[in-house]
Amino acid sequence: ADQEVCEVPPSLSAKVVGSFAYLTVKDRMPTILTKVIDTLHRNKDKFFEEYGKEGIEAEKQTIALLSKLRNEMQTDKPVVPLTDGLSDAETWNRYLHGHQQSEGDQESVSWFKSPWLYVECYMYRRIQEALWLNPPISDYDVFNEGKTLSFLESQRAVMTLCTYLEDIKKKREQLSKKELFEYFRKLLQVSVWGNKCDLSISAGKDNSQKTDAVDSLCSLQPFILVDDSEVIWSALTSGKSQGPPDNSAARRLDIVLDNASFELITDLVLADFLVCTGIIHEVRFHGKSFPWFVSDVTANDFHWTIRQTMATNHRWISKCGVKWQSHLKAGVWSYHDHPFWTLPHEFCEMAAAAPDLYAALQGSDLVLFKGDLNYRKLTGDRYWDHAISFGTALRGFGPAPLCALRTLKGNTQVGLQPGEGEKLSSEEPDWMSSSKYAVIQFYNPKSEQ
Ligand SMILES: O=P(O)(O)OC[C@H]1O[C@](O)(CO)[C@@H](O)[C@@H]1O
Ligand SMILES: [Mn+2]
Repeated sequence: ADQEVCEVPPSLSAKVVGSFAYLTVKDRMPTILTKVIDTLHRNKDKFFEEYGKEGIEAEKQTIALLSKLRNEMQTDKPVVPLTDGLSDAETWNRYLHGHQQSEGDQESVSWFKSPWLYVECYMYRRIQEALWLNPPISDYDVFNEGKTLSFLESQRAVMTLCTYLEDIKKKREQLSKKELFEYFRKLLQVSVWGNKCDLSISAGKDNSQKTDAVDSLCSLQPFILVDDSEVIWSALTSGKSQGPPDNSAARRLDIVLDNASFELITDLVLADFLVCTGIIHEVRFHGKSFPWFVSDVTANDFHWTIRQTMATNHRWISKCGVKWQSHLKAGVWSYHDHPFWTLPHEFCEMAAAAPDLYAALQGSDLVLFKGDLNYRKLTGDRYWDHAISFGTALRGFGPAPLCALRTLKGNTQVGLQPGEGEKLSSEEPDWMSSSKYAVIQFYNPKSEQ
């Protein structure tokens, strides 16, 4: 069908009192800032040990900047340009200026009136500004404690998942294509449900994986609103499989990561399954270049997690970790953190704002986008009708066949059956923000949707 011609709906914002965006800006974001300030307070001695009184002074200044930021947010002061002169500051400030123009009545960009997507991303960039303006604690990850704790509390789930992967690996030569698909389907679901473990939605409260991720799949199945697993599988296994697998048949998967700890493990397990069964030959992982949305993966988290699994004294976890480290060493796996992922842009702006990244993704056979924030950026975080197609909401973004794996934590959801969204709203008003529902949603720019 040709792309439905439609108006681009307005962006979600905290303007709508009582909306999830409003409650996020009014309650959750200040809470996250308060927790960051507390974390800095609690680590005062560490800063002193490490840096002497310079460290104490830096900690004090950082707290002052974050308290000022919290006050600006809670009293809806104008959003102000960044002053840390970092490479992306200019892009951020140009984007801010653009918003000031497009807000029409020249009202300054404000926390409660401007697009939620922008102000929430902006808050995390301002947290970094506070750190970067205060060496020697500039590279301190204020979210590290939460991510580490969440990982350590998920160890039982990590154990069962790595054991499950080992079982598959042992019998992979005997598996039929159909059996392979069944395992793929399961690990795709484990990866999407791993997205529940996110510290931003819980405003930092423990949100680690307590249950066995594989056993709970059947009970969670009904809550997957869109499941494109089959078409994803055929996109991965069709076409190039004819004839001897020469390197032109080499298939590349890109995973745009979301949260660290258990969710990252589910992504590494999925990637390892696809590589060890010969379906995929190269995996590129995309993380964040600085701490983001509380639990998102940074380079430090990525490499720490692999080292941690190698060192775990559980035979299958450590075996997985050793394998993953060897994939990295061999270049079969690689980690990337382009600055674009920590800018406020909707993904339909990527080709213009980050042409190098867009071109890199065009070389992929499948790009998996994990989590809710990525889904909000894919669809522009707008009040779309739930029944418009995913392709329409992407508004031209399509470097390669892509799939969104997200649990719903924000009021944007497209690609549902007519009436389905309204039915859910009448039964469960918070269906889009409870992270109880999920989608495995595919789009292929090369084929008519
Ligand atoms: O880690 P995820 O799945 O991107 O979730 C982050 C989500 O949590 C929230 O911060 C909840 O407010 C959303 O704004 C955001 O989309
Ligand atoms: Mn996240």
